[in-house]
Amino acid sequence: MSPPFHIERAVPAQVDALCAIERAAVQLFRGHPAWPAYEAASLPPDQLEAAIARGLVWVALGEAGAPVGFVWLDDEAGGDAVAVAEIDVLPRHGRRGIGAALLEHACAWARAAGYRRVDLGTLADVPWNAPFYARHGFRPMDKHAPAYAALLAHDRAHGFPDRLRVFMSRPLEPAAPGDWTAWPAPAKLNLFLRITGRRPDGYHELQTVFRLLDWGDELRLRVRGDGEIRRVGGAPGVPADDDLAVRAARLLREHAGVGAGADIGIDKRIPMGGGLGGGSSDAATALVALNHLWGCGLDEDALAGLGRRLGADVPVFVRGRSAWAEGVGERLTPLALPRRWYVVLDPRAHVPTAGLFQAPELTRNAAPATIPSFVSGEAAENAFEPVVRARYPEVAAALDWLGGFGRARLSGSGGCVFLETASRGQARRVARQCPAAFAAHVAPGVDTSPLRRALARHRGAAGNASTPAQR
Ligand SMILES: C[C@](O)(CO)[C@H](O)COP(=O)(O)OP(=O)(O)OC[C@H]1O[C@@H](n2ccc(N)nc2=O)[C@H](O)[C@@H]1O
Ligand SMILES: Nc1ncnc2c1ncn2[C@@H]1O[C@H](COP(=O)(O)OP(=O)(O)OP(=O)(O)O)[C@@H](O)[C@H]1O
Repeated sequence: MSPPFHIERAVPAQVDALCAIERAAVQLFRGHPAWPAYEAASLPPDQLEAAIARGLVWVALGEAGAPVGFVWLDDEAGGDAVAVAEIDVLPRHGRRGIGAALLEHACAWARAAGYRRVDLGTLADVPWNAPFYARHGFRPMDKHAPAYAALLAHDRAHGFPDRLRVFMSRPLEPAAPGDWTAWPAPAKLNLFLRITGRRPDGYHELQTVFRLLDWGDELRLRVRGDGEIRRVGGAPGVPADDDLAVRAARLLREHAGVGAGADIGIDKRIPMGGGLGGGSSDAATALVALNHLWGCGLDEDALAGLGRRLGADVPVFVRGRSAWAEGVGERLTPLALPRRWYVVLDPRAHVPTAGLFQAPELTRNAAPATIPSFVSGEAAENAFEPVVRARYPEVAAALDWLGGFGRARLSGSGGCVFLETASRGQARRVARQCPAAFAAHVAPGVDTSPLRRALARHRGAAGNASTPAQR
């Protein structure tokens, strides 16, 4: 008999429900020495929402479809380890295996994502804490090792009984051939975009700054022995043969003369036709990940060259660094950009890129900008913005609304628009006020793509993370 619950990825709308589950679950600690510390500190909803947006939270839904428990993974430690930041089940749904199923689900994902260890901090004397984790393969670590000093000091400062604290870790086997693996496909923003000319082949010479985000789609990949490339779930409305991830896999297979195939699933989060490069990023992730899984041995230049054949935006995702770009977008100079957060607004307008490049009113002979002129803020426009503004009233409305909080910009050829902020808090405050006509996403910019980190993990070259993260 199947259990009367199922587990899926949490969505931002569930934040309040998950915070309420934590408040209910913590009641079980009344009378325990840890109770005052637990009572005083509730879950930070903003951090939980950020983790949900990055796909690091799973929820157990009961028979009525309402959340009854959740698990939250934290990848802050970096390297080859991920940590359980929180796992809670509503007390009235306790003792039905929901916590165990959530824990196994999270560990299975961590293994598929290339992590080699799951860490956590818990209480030694509570039956549903350390003994529960011990039954699920977690072993106590030496808590007096220097790596844990900061966490124990944090416990002490917050009145938490550090003598009862135990840090535990569960090793994960690397994914075996034929197992599902999970790979990120991040979105990009164009922080500015200038068109400086048109080439004989119809493509345009442009200058842009690609800023990668720590947010995007997730590809699930599994090697097949029979040479077939099959899509199992993907972008809605996109036929499998047109899917850029499928096309990337086929191109690599032909180019490298591979006999193996792959099953490809895409967990789509990046709005399609939004100027965030979703299809291009899916293609790049398929190239980079299958090059590893199939053992093709192509280097970054070769993969970027293959990517260019699929689309102008693919190379930056293959190389996986925020960059200044020229040519058709493939001549890339990595840029270290300041730490910033972005509110990305999706006006739900599908803006076809090719049509915009054909627009007669597009400025396509701008004087070239320089990296210093971008850094100084002098070069900050997007050549598509006036064209899209005039043709798509819903994008104009999004620019106007977001413009009330600062300098709102169009990404790529749109329709998504964005605002840069100095902190997650500022970005969240704007996103919370977003009118129902638009969908708002909040994400940090990153210099290095999460895909590069994933590749290092899958290769076993991510290095050891030293401490378990803790909320
Ligand atoms: C607008 C941007 O997203 C900015 O990053 C890119 O320039 C577009 O990149 P992309 O979607 O990967 O573009 P592709 O799939 O290669 O091309 C889509 C269409 O846009 C036009 N195109 C694209 C890139 C470019 N530098 N000049 C062009 O004229 C081409 O006519 C093509 O028919
Ligand atoms: N895996 C995929 N994900 C999304 N779109 C795909 C995918 N494969 C093919 N497509 C096609 O590509 C079109 C453009 O999608 P995409 O999300 O890449 O656009 P975009 O973000 O505007 O891209 P860009 O920023 O490069 O202009 C979609 O409408 C769809 O028909």
